[in-house]
Amino acid sequence: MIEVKSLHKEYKTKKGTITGVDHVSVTIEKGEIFGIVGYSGAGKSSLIRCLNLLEKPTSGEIIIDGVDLTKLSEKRLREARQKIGMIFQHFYLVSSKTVFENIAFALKAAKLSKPEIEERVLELLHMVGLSDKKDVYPSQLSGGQKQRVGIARALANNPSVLLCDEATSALDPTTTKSILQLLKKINRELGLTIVLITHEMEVVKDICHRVAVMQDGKIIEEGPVYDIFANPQAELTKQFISSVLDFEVPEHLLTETKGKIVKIQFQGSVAGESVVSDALQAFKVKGNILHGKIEYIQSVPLGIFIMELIGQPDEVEKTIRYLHERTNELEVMSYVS
Ligand SMILES: Nc1ncnc2c1ncn2[C@@H]1O[C@H](COP(=O)(O)OP(=O)(O)OP(=O)(O)O)[C@@H](O)[C@H]1O
Repeated sequence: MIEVKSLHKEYKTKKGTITGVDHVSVTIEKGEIFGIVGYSGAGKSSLIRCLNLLEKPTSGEIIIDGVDLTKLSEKRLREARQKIGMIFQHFYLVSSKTVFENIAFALKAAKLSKPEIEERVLELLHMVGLSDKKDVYPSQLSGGQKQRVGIARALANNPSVLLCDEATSALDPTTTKSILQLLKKINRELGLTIVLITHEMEVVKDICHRVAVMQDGKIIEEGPVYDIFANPQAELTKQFISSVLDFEVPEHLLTETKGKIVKIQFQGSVAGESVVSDALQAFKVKGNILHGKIEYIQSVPLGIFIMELIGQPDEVEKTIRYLHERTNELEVMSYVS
């Protein structure tokens, strides 16, 4: 478990003091994938780099499995860092070393014998799907393959925590998906706690269990990913969600419609029920779907439909009441009489 208590990070510059992280407190459970999302300058990098003391916090505590890293001597901190792996947007592989040597290098400090190092590197290469690339140099690898080497290197010393600093931001969408799948597999098979920072809500949707939204150095909203998608509170969180769940209805549709427009949300198993067709059969109304989508957030459906209801006002009202009772959220968007 990672407990961050009132973490504060300031940078002293010629132009004055800049706050990177502003008294953030957050708890990350063992074995979960925790995402931190925010725009550029929100403080994500400062926060994640403080977690392994790559950046020294100005004040606050970083407690990993009961040990406050900020209180450790340099020697003890070096030992503790072995249990915290990290991967980066730009991979940082050593270009003059082969894939094998890049990973083996991380094991040197652990004082393993040569055969032990060989065995461990081959095991790691197998895990990340690069067994056939052991003797090639980083320049001969694609971005996705370089990140796989980065992951193997980060896992070399069997860490309990993996920090991912915009690990997929330099990759194309297909490669991003494959790296996220690999991180998911590692999390599942090794029980590793993963903390990742990203500016893409799509990444959060694909693999995170919980997410925190950062703005101006602070966490402004935090919760299970599904709940945040289904019921975002802060304006910024809504903006991030809309990048994945875009439900803008063209203005002319809203003004040209004849009936009442409702936006309905279905969560979980409700998304699979025939609520809309039941409603249309039960009442004398016609339903015209203007927009609709079911998004799967780690296999759990979240459905949103925007629908025009046309009929006598009392029948439309009854339909709305019925839909309200059987769905998770209903909002009347407009009424053109
Ligand atoms: N080494 C530094 N010296 C001075 N200011 C810094 C330093 N690192 C970060 N900052 C400042 O701290 C604030 C938070 O930056 P940080 O890089 O943590 O945000 P971020 O959310 O990771 O953004 P990005 O995605 O662009 O890296 C910004 O105002 C930034 O300018």
